[in-house]
Amino acid sequence: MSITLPIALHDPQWLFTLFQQLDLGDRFFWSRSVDARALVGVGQAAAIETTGPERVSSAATAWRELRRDAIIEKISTDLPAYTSGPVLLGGFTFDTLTPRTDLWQNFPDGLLILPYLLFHSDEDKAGLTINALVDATDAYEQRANAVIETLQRLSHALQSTSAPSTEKPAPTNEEFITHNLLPAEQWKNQVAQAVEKIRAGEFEKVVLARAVQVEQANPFDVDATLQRLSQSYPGAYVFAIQRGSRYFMGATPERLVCSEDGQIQTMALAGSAPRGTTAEEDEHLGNELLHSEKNQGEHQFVVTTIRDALSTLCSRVWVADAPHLLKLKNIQHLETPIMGDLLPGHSILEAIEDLHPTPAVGGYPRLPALAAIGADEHLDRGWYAGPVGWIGTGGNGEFAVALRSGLVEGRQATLFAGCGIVADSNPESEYQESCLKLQVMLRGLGGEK
Ligand SMILES: C=C(O[C@@H]1C=C(C(=O)O)C=C[C@H]1O)C(=O)O
Repeated sequence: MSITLPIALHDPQWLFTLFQQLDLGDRFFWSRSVDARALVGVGQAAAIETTGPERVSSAATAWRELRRDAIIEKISTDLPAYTSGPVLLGGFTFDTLTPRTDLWQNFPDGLLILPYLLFHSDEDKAGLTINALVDATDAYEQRANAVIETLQRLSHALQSTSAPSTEKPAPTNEEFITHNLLPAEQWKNQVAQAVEKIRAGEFEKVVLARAVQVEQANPFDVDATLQRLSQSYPGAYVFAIQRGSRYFMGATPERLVCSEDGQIQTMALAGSAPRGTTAEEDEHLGNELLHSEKNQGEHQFVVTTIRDALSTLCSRVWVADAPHLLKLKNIQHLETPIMGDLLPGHSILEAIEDLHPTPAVGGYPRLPALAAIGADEHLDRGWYAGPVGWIGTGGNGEFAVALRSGLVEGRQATLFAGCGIVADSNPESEYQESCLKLQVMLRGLGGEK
């Protein structure tokens, strides 16, 4: 049973903090400042957990079943269009080839949660959805009273606390102790070996990732981290998924797929260069990136693969003529927007199944590149570079690729970054590029003033 009520627009960060105080269970955060869309969930009315290579399609089947007998009420017509009604939030692992380690305990291959409460907003409307799994034996009056009590506590919390400052929290004065999970030289050797394999014709591109462990004296502040990320990366998807004492969180620039009324939007995002320190240097670096054969090459693998995947799902696919520059705070990328009209009966989960992993995070051709990642990377990627996002009714939803991200637990965090390796990649430059990508979470956590 799912009921959506209109609610005043509130800062999603604030709701995230209030939900912690209400003590209703694990929290979920999703927002992209530029399109003023946010989803903040807490607690669990139901969860779909899947395993193995069929983790996405099994989730799609389970979601169809869960929806079949649902009673869905919307107490107004003045509600956000795509996020009202039952919405599942969650994600999937990057792959199911690499053995999982303790690092990703409680993050199954596939997990979609129907939260107990979901605050959701677009530019000018907000809704609060209350979900509950109810069966014929339920003491419905008691259940209804529990919901009323929760809403009263939420309303009281909204009235009695003031909205947090919209200022970006200052960096912490904490000392970070950082440690490469694989020594830098070893990672660069791996890149050099991948280049050899590519030159020998084993595959054409592979994305190799690395991880850094960060520790400080006091627990990291997850709420302040989300606020820093949202303020520094307004175009990024800022997300957090809590599983007990752990949060998987980040600010990713990469949309995997957005589906609204049968229209899907995705992008090829691959090819990177640093930002310049002056406007001239920045323009120069951007122009170099746009005209770099190496970067255009690694970008084209992504465009071609996405176009081919969509051609079986869509009646029409539109690909921009050439990539443009996506300029982020400390890095710029090549981006090609891609859109399509989904064939009737297809949903966002089918699009994810076909698109993921794109060569932006896996490689090209897909299978030998994934085998090389499994054999050579020595890293449990878990949900890093996997799809994270939300799905609502009618096949609508949005998933991003979980990059610029990390797992945060108490005083420790494990941060991830990867780089596309092609025939003419240079191990030192790729290492430097991975450091730029790691900076997103390092600064988010309050480091690197
Ligand atoms: C793999 C990452 O980023 C991806 C790799 C890129 C590249 O190799 O140029 C650029 C953007 C992303 O598609 C990451 O941030 O960890």
